[in-house]
Amino acid sequence: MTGRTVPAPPGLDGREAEDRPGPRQRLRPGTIRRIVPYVRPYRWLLLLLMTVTLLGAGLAAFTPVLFGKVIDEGIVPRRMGVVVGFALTLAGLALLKAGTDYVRARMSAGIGQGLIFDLRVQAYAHVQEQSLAFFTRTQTGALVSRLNTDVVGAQQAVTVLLSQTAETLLTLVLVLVAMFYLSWQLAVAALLTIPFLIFPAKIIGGRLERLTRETMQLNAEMGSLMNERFNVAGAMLVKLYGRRDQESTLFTRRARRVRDVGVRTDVTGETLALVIGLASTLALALMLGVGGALVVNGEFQVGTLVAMITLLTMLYGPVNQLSSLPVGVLVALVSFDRVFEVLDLKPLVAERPEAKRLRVGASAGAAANGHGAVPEIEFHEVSFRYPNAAEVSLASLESISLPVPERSDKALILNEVSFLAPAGRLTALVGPSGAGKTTITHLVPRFYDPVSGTVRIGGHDIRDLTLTSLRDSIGVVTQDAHLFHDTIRANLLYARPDASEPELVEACDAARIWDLIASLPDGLDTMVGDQGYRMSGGEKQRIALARLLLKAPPIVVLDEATAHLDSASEAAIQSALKTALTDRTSLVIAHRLSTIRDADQILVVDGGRIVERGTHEVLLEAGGLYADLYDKQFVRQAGGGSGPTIS
Ligand SMILES: Nc1ncnc2c1ncn2[C@@H]1O[C@H](COP(=O)(O)OP(=O)(O)OP(=O)(O)O)[C@@H](O)[C@H]1O
Repeated sequence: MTGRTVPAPPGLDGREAEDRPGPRQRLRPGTIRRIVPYVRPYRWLLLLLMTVTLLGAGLAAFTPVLFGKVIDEGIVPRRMGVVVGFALTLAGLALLKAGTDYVRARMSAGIGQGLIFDLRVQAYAHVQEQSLAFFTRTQTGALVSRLNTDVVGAQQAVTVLLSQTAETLLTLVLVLVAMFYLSWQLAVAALLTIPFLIFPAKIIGGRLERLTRETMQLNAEMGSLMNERFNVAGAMLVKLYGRRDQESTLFTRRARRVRDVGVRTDVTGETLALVIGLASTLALALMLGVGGALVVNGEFQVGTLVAMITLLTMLYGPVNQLSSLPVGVLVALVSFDRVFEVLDLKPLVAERPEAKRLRVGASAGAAANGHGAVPEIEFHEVSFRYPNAAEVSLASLESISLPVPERSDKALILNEVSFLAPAGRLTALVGPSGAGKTTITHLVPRFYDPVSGTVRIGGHDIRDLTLTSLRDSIGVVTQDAHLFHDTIRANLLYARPDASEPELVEACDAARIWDLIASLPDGLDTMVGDQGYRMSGGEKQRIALARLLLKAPPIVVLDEATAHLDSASEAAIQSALKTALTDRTSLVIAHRLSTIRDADQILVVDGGRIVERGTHEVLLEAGGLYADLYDKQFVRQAGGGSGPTIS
């Protein structure tokens, strides 16, 4: 974490600080050094690029000298042969210059795009390694913008820094050499005008850099808003609460900021160009006056003056570029820095270097085949609190800045939780809302690590296991099972890409969803819609169960749906669950009476502690919190039959 200040964007209440300060982030030290490894793979291409650039710059500086010569030695003395000879040479040089420019463009594009590709792929892989906490805190739009806009900006650092600087410097030197060769007096006069170009560029350029950074942040905020509102869940919420006008106002406000900063950037850029244009025209007038007088006095040939003036115009281009180069490079380096910020984020849940593979069987029967047994899950005095912003993400990716820093001494969500979920058995978690049931299940696949205590699977501390082997052995089905915007088939194959058609059908059948899929016109090739919105909640959960069955993990973590289902769907889910949980060590946040009755062990969670444990009958008898919850929820709903909840 860098602890930088990020301007506060509006919250849902629509409040927005209109006069917030522009971001004044500075480049972190070491950024340039860190770029080197990214450029290294392109060093030969870069060398070629430099060579071609050198040739192009040489040709460009030589051409005006030829102009002067054709006038003084061909046109003025009226020697036709010399004129034709020079004209042909000029044409040849022009062709050569076009050729070098083309090669240069290709090289530069190849290097630039290659760099964008490398950075994006690395950043994407790195983001995937982040813990769940990172994703719960980060605004997707802001993150996507880092991988889109900033990566492109970063690429410019390399092309601008290397290609343009080399060309500019070289042209500058060669033009000066040519000028001194033709007339050292005029060359010195030209040099004296240069500071008039540099100072305005320096002052205005600094402002341009700040504006560019602000533009990036504002664009990311505008993008985040669209990202949140343009998905089904967001769009539904906007419609249900009739907030279209407010949404439009919010968007207008953000778009207006992008516009305003855009106007300021454009005006600043134009002012810079204008000042430089003015200075160079004034210098040209000076040169024309002094040079013209020398020609009139016969001290100077007219061709030499033409060559000098052409060279002068060529001098100001590079000088201008060179003076604004630090700004351009700085702007681009800022992008690199912003990408590095993401790459520097340490995943909160990381694999130890000496981590071992977890070897477990797919089911209880697997032990007999020598594949290892279905493992037990053990929580030993596990305490946990959710990490705060500073521990998991970048403030600039959260977008909403907090009025006061988050306290790090937040109360524990889980407090010394200890239990054993026996191998191949069903352990049910029940308790009031917010008790910590979901949190317990999140610690099993290491979405988070406990603050203290140990979670063990098959006797191994899960922090000693490789993340892949751990997660391979756990199947998780949440209440709102997520499906990717693709076909049912693609969603199922996500669990096991090599599954055959009969295996897919078998899994769907076992999850009691095959009849429905078979009745769809496109069958398994039906698109599920954004986040699976074309399927009902129960259907989505059954597809998720089919996906889990294809994965065939020895451990299942399940959050039962709380929604009331009709008796046919309820029966289907019930039977699908039975198949999914058989012979597996399962931890189920149970909402259904039938699941709770089937459970080998019920853990009653309250206020982050396990307050009661036992079977349904034993707990009812004890007359504690469980009996209380049961009375309130189940007895009341007993007449309704299926789907009562106990949370
Ligand atoms: N990502 C998070 N960051 C911070 N606090 C969280 C986070 N997720 C949950 N909490 C808090 O942790 C506590 C326990 O939440 P948890 O989701 O585990 O409860 P639960 O028992 O599963 O509740 P429910 O039955 O309503 O789903 C709650 O007070 C909740 O506000």
